[in-house]
Amino acid sequence: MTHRLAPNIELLFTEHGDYHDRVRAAAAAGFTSVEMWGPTGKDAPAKPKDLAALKDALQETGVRLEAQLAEPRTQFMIPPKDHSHFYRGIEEGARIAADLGCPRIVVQGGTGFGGRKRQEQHDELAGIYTRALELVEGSGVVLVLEAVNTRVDHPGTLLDRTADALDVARTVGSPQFGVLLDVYHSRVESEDLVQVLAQAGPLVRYVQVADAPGRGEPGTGSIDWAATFRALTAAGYDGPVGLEYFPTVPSEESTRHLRAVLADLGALAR
Ligand SMILES: O=C(O)C(=O)CO
Repeated sequence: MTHRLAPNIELLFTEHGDYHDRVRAAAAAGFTSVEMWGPTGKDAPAKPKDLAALKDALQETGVRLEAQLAEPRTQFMIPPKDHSHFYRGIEEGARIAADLGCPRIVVQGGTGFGGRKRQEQHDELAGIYTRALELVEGSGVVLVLEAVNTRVDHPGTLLDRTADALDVARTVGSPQFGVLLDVYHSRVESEDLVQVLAQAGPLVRYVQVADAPGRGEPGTGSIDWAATFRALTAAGYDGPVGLEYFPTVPSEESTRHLRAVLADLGALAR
């Protein structure tokens, strides 16, 4: 089983000013995939993008955009209980994704609907995503739900464990809806990756990596990357892997450790 690594162009290749130049730099460094945050940059920390120039760079290099973030990314708060802003954003995001050839939009759970049982909050989220799927039907886009850690990066977030995202995804129960397993967030929440993957099965439709602690490139923290990729392989995951970390060295150099680990495992796709 092999994996394409997809540098996140918000965080890597930022030595090049524009997003389209970052795509070209990623291609020149041997990558065939990239990922990004919000396409229009309405929602910080993503920045506005020249989407036509980005599309040209993707087409010219043959690099595939693997994932983009929903805008707004964290929206489910009470009050108000009006999610129309999210629905409009997801429709616009799906149009852009289809145009750029991007197969996945990452959604998150926000801070939930305080004061209610956790399961009820999960079910409410599942209803919102089910509606979102109706709105993007026919676009070919898959929505992937990402749990993000509440201990360090996203205090107050509702879905802080991959297991929570899996619960919501099972309730949605659509082939157009899956889970993004972010190995960094999962580690910060002390999840057992092997156990998570055993429960997840084919619901994992995308993976992102950063080391922990620190959220730097693989090799800067305490995660055992060979064991991580052996676990992903054992679970049958053969999709792309987003490099969503804050590099501590120049971009290309920051990818060397993980590329070497995958090459050793025979798991590095070109
Ligand atoms: O918001 C975050 O921290 C993310 O991991 C986005 O993918």
